Amino acid sequence: MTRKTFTLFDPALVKPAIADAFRKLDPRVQWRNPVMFVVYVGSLVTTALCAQAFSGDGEAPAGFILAVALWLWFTVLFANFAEALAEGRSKAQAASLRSLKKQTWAKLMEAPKFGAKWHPIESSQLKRGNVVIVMAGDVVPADGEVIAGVASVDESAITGESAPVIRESGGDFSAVTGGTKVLSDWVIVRITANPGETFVDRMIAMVEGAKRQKTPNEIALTILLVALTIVFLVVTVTLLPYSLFSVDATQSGRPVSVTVLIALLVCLIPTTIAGLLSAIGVAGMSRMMQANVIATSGRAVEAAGDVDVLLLDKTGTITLGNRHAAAFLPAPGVDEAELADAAQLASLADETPEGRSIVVLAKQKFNLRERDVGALGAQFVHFSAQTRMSGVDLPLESPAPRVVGSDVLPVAVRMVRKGAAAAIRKHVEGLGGAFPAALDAVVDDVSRRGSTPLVVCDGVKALGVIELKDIVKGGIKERFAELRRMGIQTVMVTGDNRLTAAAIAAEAGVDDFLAEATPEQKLALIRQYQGEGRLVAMTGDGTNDAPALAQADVAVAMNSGTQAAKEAGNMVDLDSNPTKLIEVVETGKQMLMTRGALTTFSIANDVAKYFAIIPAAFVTTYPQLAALDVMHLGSPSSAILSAVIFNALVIVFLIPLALKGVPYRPVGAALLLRRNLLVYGLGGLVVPFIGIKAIDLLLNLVHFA
Ligand SMILES: Nc1ncnc2c1ncn2[C@@H]1O[C@H](COP(=O)(O)OP(=O)(O)OP(=O)(O)O)[C@@H](O)[C@H]1O
Ligand SMILES: [K+]
Ligand SMILES: [Mg+2]
Repeated sequence: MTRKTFTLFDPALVKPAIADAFRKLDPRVQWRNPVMFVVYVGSLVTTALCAQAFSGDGEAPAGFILAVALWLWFTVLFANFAEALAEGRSKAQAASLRSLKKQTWAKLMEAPKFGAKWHPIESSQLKRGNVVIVMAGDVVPADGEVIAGVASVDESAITGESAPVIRESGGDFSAVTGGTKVLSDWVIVRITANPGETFVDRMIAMVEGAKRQKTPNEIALTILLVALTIVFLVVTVTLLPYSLFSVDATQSGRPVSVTVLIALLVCLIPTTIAGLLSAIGVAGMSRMMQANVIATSGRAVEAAGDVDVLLLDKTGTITLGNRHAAAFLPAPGVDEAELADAAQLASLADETPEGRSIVVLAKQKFNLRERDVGALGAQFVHFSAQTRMSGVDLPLESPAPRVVGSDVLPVAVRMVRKGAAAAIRKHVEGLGGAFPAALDAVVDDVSRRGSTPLVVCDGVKALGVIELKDIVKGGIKERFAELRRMGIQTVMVTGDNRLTAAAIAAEAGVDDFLAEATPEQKLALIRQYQGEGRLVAMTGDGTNDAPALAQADVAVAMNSGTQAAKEAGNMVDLDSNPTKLIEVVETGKQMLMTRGALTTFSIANDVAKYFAIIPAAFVTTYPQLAALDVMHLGSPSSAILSAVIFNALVIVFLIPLALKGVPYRPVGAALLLRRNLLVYGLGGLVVPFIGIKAIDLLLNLVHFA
């Protein structure tokens, strides 16, 4: 995506954010943030008191009340501004997505096959289930699944990656996204999303986050902040009658004013974190997007920060995934050409990349031409993750009896199959045949190389092995090591056999693996980890990964993967890079840490302010308190005003931190926590003393100038 990058306070973002900050003064908006709502009400009350003072009947000097009222309004506006700025950043990102939603013409087909007639239709009229043909130069009109053909597609509009990708029917590379462009050849696409419900629509809705839901952690934190606010509210409210009473009783001093009490309350309640909380969440999702990951919920981003197990599928995630036939390895006594012939037969109708590559290899090596499978009267048996086989049933030219033990059964068809060794063994033995021991050695050899062996059988006879080669993605080992340093365990789950899985696991450097896993077992493994109280992340691309993706706490679907996988996930990685999870986790952790750090800072700050302003605020009532006035502020009113100003400005100063996040390094949770407590806790205690003193000096300087 040609994404514009913005500096933190880019004028293009700041100007609309200022306008938004005023728009957010709407009480219905303010009400959503209870702590800031208290400040909002305080602003209204002091404004009324100020008006009263100017009409000559004030509880305190009008200028003082005016200053307090103004700075309370600023406090509210600054918090609004922080949120608006974060939202503006993601709106800008959404705008670049919107450019993908150009209206185009689609070629709607009358029948889902090549050669059928088509007529033009506006892309916005396409419905789920429609079938379109997309030719070289055409823009894919909507999200869909390729049902026939192969084409190179320019997906740079969504991924920012300029190299074209191959999209083809069958395997895990069959999903196409509306707005991308077919560069060569053609594909027939079944539309999988109604207008307004496409991937890009979902991304835009998510990124714009108009109805951004609070995450469970945010709700928990808000409850804590509200509780603190209520405590301080009670404390300050009871101070008023108390102060009145003591003035009455001692006949000395002056009762504290409502303005001062409101100022005190606002300084004591955790306005800093309350004002920045939403900005921190929005910024987290924005940073995900900068890493080219679209999160479909704030909750997923949050969970990413706490993940401790990562499950990855092998093919297409750890390996490049264009698994292709590299060799025919016949069983002893079988001719290689015979094996190739059967392998080709079993693959003619196999639409997966593996199946197609077998047909290609048979042609290259033995010049085996594709046969007219229709004329053969063949019945296709498609690959499934459960059977782990595919092939054809052919009518027998000269029906021969089938021998099972001592029974002789009639056989109506010739079954040609290819598939995982264990599956073919079961199949052959089920038919009464025997799996040659010599073939086991070949299977193991191939597996140890990290290749996938597909055994081919014709009836009861196992003919040999097709070696499917795949390549482990570059640099993946280092990235897994990094995940380990972050305290995350990596587990590879694959439908492939144990030996292949072990070889690839060793090459990729994962901590553990599960082989011969069915989709149900992948799901069960996630549930088991979750049962142990662990937070599980999963990356996958295949339809058979979808159930597991739906169950995982953080589910990153590869953008190159199938529609089913993308719908089941709660994040989509536009770059289809499994090690992206490192960034995803870092971003999540960074967001959690930022929230923690600012909460610590905010509460420490409030404690410090308590000691800074209580003596000043009540010195009129209790002159003895002057002894506690360690800060020697200019006057009681300048002390209170300084505290209010500091309280407002601190929000502005912390906006960069809230948006950029505190820096994250993979050093272990305990150390990080300790460091953050020290920096933000101690900092939070000290900074107000310096800040308030400085503002007070400045105020008095201006005042007496
Ligand atoms: N087209 C095919 N025809 C026959 N058998 C196949 C075909 N594709 C795969 N197999 C066999 O089925 C097994 C499981 O399939 P597959 O590798 O796609 O599983 P998976 O669970 O998606 O694992 P992965 O993590 O590797 O993607 C393969 O190891 C292979 O032995
Ligand atoms: K405060
Ligand atoms: Mg797979």
